[in-house]
Amino acid sequence: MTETQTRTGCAVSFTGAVKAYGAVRAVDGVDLRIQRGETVALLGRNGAGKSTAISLLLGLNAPDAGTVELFGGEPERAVRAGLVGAMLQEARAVPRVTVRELVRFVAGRYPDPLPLGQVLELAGITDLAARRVDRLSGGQTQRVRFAVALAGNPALLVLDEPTAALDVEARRAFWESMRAYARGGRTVLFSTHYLEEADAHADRILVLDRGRIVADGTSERLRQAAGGSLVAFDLAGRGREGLELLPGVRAVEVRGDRARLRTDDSDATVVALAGMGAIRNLEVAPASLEDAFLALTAADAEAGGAQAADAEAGGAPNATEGSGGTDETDEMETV
Ligand SMILES: Nc1ncnc2c1ncn2[C@@H]1O[C@H](COP(=O)(O)OP(=O)(O)OP(=O)(O)O)[C@@H](O)[C@H]1O
Repeated sequence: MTETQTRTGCAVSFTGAVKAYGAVRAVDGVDLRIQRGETVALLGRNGAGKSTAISLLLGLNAPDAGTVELFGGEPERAVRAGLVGAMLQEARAVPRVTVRELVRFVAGRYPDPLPLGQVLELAGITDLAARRVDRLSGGQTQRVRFAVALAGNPALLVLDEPTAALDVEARRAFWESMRAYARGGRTVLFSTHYLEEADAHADRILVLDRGRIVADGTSERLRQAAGGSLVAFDLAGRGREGLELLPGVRAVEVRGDRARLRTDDSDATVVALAGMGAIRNLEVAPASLEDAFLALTAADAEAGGAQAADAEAGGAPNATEGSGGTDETDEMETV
């Protein structure tokens, strides 16, 4: 435990953490601090390194380089002390035991567990308590895994894609419970592919791409990093030439006859478009978190996506240092 971490009360701390599988650097030099009480979403495309980062955090894997600490010490120590509850992607069905037996067993291994009834209620599985855990549907199994993560009343809850397989109602109930749990001052880290979940339920969003954190901030900050607004209009036969040079414009995308401009100053962009008479079916909308995500995690590795993302994220507080070099307009054109 370092003095700094003791003082700052970090729940999670990665310092230059690296984990490689052969040639793949699944986690590639991650520096990260999560303070106690934060609810943090981890976003990234398939294979970005989210599960690997979570496995390092839980001490299931050791980093090849750098350090990973929980509550200022080794992850294993925090896990043994009952400070951590986790819901991982791979479900290991325990044959023959009931939901109640499983949750009670897990709770019994923690020093200060939640009452069984409360856990079952929070996870929405009170009516499944007598059912065998190896005979549940995918969504029911997912809720049991949430109950298992909660049972010990952990200070840190780690949830890897917690709402995968949940229907709309179960998903809403899950987030209500998660938020109620987080309100008690607990730290929550969850990974998700649902951007709206990160937007709605996290204080802070981390975007991971090719093992690196390419953005770190609130969803507003990520949106700003991607360009504040989108201005769309019909080209009505005119070319796209010169649109990149309009005031505020950071990127141009043309699909068919419709142009979409990502702009930092939509007023100035619209005034300039009006001066050109290019206002047919004009729409102005704030950039969505999805726009930001796509910009931050360029789909085409050949386009130098991580570097482009870094460069772009450089405008956002807490975004990682970029190595730059890729023209963002080019990147948008490939979308
Ligand atoms: N046990 C392993 N052996 C070899 N390569 C692995 C292993 N686990 C992960 N990888 C590779 O490491 C990279 C990161 O994988 P990881 O599962 O951490 O990504 P992820 O962001 O969780 O993806 P997803 O959203 O698809 O779950 C991928 O390229 C993956 O193929």
